[in-house]
Amino acid sequence: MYQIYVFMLCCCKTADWLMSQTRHRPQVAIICGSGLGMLADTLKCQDSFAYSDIPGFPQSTVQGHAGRLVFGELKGKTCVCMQGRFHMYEGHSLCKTTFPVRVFKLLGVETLIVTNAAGSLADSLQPGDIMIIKDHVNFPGLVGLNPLSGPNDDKFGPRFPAMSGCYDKGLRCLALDIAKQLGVASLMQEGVYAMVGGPNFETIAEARLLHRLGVDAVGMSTAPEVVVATHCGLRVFGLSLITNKVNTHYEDSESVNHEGVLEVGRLRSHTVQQLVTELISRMEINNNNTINTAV
Ligand SMILES: O=P(O)(O)O[C@@H]1C[C@H](O)[C@@H](CO)O1
Ligand code: HPA
Repeated sequence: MYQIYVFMLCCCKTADWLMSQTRHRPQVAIICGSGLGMLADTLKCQDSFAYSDIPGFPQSTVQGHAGRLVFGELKGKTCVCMQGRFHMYEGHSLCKTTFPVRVFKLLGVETLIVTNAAGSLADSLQPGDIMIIKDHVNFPGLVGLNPLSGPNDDKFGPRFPAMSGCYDKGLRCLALDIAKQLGVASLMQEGVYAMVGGPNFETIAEARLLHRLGVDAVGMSTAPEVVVATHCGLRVFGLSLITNKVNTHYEDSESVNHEGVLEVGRLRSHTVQQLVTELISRMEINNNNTINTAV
């Protein structure tokens, strides 16, 4: 009980501080993946805060994750954008990596958009393609590394939340429709994302295992954020930018590296930006998403 009380207090302190520093009251939150931080540049009337200045916020340590929270307007919707996320492999607890999602809930956010860089295991997904996440395999979660472990705060959500349907079907359909209109449908398809712990990329045996399990793309983030978002009732949409093919052949000498991942992010930044902007423009918001935090 005490643990729940302290955690809620931390989330409220951060949310209250942010609300005292900006007049924006976001309806949509966006988490930018590796090399995709430029999504924040589309916001108008920006208020931006370095993570190091936000009480209770963890710090970003990964290249390509600037460490800034940006509030602003986009196509008539108020948004908040994380330029840089927190990964388990940085040494953060899962509670810390997902802390911003709970803060977003307290700020009144209704929809969470998650983006990431990922390696492809599917023949149909090439570097530069964009995968709409239709489901995920949370490998750390399957062995008990879950941000919802520990006492449950019923104010956020139930002890045993369902995860089927955690990537909103309506938003997925809308995104495919938008891709057609933008003339980029050939780059886009739905697929299953798997989160591994990282920070090393996969061995060939691990890559083969993931392929056999039906995983389309693999990365090192996102699933814990989506679990926490779904737990607290946020609507979720997710995109993986495919930055590399995952090597499943011992004869193949090519290996993936983080610089290559960031480079593909730069090359596709404009398309990802267009898709997310149109999606936000066309999504409906219900604006009734607050919770009572009184303890
Ligand atoms: O934050 P994301 O999931 O986009 O970052 C991916 C996974 C690793 O952090 C990094 C590897 O290059 O990119
Ligand atoms: N594996 C895991 N994470 C990744 C990859 C990958 O091949 N590419 C980008 N993030």
